[in-house]
Amino acid sequence: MATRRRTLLKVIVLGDSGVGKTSLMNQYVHNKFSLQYKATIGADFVTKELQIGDKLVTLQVVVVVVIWDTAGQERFQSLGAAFYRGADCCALVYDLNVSKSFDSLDNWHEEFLKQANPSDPKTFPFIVLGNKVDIDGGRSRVVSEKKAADWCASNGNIPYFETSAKEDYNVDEAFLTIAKTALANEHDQDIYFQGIPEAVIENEPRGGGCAC
Ligand SMILES: Nc1nc2c(ncn2[C@@H]2O[C@H](COP(=O)(O)OP(=O)(O)OP(=O)(O)O)[C@@H](O)[C@H]2O)c(=O)[nH]1
Repeated sequence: MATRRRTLLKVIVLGDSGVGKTSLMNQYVHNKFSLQYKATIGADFVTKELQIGDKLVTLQVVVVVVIWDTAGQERFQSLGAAFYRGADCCALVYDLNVSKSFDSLDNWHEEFLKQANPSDPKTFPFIVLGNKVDIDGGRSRVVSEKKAADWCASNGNIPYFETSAKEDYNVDEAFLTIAKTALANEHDQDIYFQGIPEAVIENEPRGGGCAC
């Protein structure tokens, strides 16, 4: 049987726990949002098909959870490497009401490059999302747009979006930029879930995910 060739784009979503990674993914793919917090265990992923120009694209969005211990060492190091392999883009998410989540961007950026080991770390595409812009109508934000934009500029002119998964603000725009950025860095693939360890495909606790 012939395999239909499609472009599979793999996007890794990273950021501190609770910043809204899963909510952004669910809002984008399922148009759903819940205020209930359910911690991601290991990793979670969904796919969405979209047309970009003349290309049919399957965007695979993978939320990876990495736990840092007190010494700043990553505990799920080997898991991280397996998930990051073959990534076409990495989205770094922080909560613009939580200063620490912004400070962690350096760690996530560095950790991703170390684990994914892209052929050219200087040109590998990232995107930064400052989420939860809806809270208190923006009055409780502690990270200014300028501070975030400066970080993005000094790390290779990374595109920056302020988003609300709750109010579906800028979510489609951010993911479209992610897809286009990833497309510029694509690896054509015939196999849908290439790069995802088999255990993930077998254990799908919520909409495709991994109870690792
Ligand atoms: N007000 C508001 N709440 C949000 C937004 N995005 C997420 N939340 C809430 O923040 C909490 C954490 O959201 P998650 O999407 O689970 O965060 P996460 O980054 O995936 O968390 P981990 O799975 O622990 O890594 C949940 O209670 C969400 O309802 C947002 O844009 N605005």
